[in-house]
Amino acid sequence: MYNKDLIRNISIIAHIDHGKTTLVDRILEYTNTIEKRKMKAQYLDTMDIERERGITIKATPVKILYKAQNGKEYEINIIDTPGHVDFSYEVSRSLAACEGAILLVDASQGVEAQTFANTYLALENDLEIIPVINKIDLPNANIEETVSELEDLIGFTVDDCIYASGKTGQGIPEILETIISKIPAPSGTLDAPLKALIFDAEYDKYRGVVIHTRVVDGEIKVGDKIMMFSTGEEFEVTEVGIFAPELIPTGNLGAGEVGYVIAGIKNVDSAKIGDTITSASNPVSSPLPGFKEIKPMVYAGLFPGLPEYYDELRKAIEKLKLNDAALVFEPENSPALGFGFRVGFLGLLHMEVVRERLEREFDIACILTAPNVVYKVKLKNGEFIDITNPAKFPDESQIDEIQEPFVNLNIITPSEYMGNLIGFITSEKRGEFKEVENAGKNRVVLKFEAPLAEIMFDFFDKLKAISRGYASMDYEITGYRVSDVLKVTILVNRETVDALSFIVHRSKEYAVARRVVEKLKDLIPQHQFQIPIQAKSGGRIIARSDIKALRKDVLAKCYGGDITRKMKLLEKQREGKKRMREIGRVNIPQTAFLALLKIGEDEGK
Ligand SMILES: Nc1nc2c(ncn2[C@@H]2O[C@H](COP(=O)(O)OP(=O)(O)OP(=O)(O)O)[C@@H](O)[C@H]2O)c(=O)[nH]1
Repeated sequence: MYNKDLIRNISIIAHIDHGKTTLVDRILEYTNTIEKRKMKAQYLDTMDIERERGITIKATPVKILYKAQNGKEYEINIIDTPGHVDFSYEVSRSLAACEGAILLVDASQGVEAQTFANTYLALENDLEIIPVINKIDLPNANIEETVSELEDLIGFTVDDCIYASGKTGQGIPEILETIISKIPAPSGTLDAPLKALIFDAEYDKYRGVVIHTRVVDGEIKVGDKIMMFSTGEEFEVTEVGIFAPELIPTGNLGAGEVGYVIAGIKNVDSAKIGDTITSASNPVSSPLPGFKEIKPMVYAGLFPGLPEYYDELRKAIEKLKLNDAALVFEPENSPALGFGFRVGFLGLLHMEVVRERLEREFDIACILTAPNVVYKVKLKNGEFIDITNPAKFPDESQIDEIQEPFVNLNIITPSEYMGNLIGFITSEKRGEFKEVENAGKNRVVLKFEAPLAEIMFDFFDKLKAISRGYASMDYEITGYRVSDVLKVTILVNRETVDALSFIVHRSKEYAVARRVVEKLKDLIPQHQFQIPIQAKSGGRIIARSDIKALRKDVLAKCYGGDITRKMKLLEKQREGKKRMREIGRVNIPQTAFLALLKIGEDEGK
């Protein structure tokens, strides 16, 4: 029976790997939401890639029924959130669907950057927060220090915290009771016109788009005509239900409830995350706050391994797009690589996931070029253009001013690494140090402003290397600033390879160009002839390396006539070719197109 007072909507927020998924698993078990025999580890991580890498990208909500000590049965909706900075808008919309959050902190790691960032997102959304110190079963758990960090940074005290282990199940009953007592029931009224938040949407082959929603006011029923506030598009509801966690139809959802809606929607673009669903016949006058159009932050070129696979790649990426509104693409024609796409991503993890899905789910070998941020260029004729592709960078003579995106960057680290980290970020990464805050006895939060391009490439690994793995980072994009960047072109065997060109700050022009040509020398195999690799900027060659000629061919190794061995070698070569592109007689492997991303890989190790 619908009773708003018996509903609790919560999120679990945590830094990556602090045990969110495991804890939810224990809660599902404890409340018998999922029969034990069906329980596989990490029930809520549904994508294969997520299970393998142990990271949650796309969250699945779940409704549990919990009989509390006061004898009443409560409906608790748990909305899991992605734990990566690429998806912080999705996290904020999931939080907006809740009244409370469990803040999970691994007692062996302490407070880390996403703990901090997500707590602030929760506070911005006015959520009641329950701090839970997790993994207390671990021998190296440092409960006292973790609490003192929470105290310094967020203001919680020892008495606020629950001590738990997702491994042993310790603390689960207390967490559930605290959810009931501390987190308020949803407000909102059943009689008001429909106002529901879209906090996620997925595409189902058979049913079309399945919207994940939180009803704020009113009610949504099968047969209702609904309208999307941002676009005015109208749809008729064909199914409404809850997450158990599989979809169970219920016919309606009332104010305060969390569930799904199916309405013959063909495209996730029509169900934008953060948008408000209202009634087509009796719409609300203003939407729920916080809606933003998702904008890709990085772009890269995507090309088929062989030109004849273009159509296959197009179909695959169109299919991926059905389930991923954040993915944008348009056809691109590169003189070097032929027909492909310019693809926009939320960040590098998002890019990696798309590439892996293309390869695994669609079995397509593709070539991805080095990603770049979006630059804004003001031309001398007064026009502003967005540059998403270095190949389209205007000639310097036409440029009045260039702007690049900046971020506020927070790093949490043991204090002993503070000096080296500040040195690295201010001298090598064009960052500006703003302030430092204490976090517990041994740690600090360092705050910087820095260009997004600098922290996206060759940053995370260095940060980890400098801090022996202990520092963690988080950032938010704050806007654009004028910047002195320029384009560097790469020539392989004296031919311009547009897909290898990149944009760089003038202060780093020579250093980066030198490292890229050196890296390309390592990544491009030797050929029968010598191959010069040159970097060019402002009409001059600024760096050069040479790949020496090779005289042997692959079959030379097979003296004797073992034909199967020969066949195998040839086959291997053919396989390898899929991920190579022949440009001006030179075979360039996929890895070379990502040389810019890899230039830091050999250092700092
Ligand atoms: N000893 C111990 N290990 C735990 C506990 N909870 C989780 N782990 C382990 O910690 C690792 C990360 O746990 P997950 O539940 O995947 O963490 P998560 O926060 O969901 O990670 P993301 O999905 O990447 O954000 C796994 O190897 C778990 O087995 C715990 O209470 N005690």
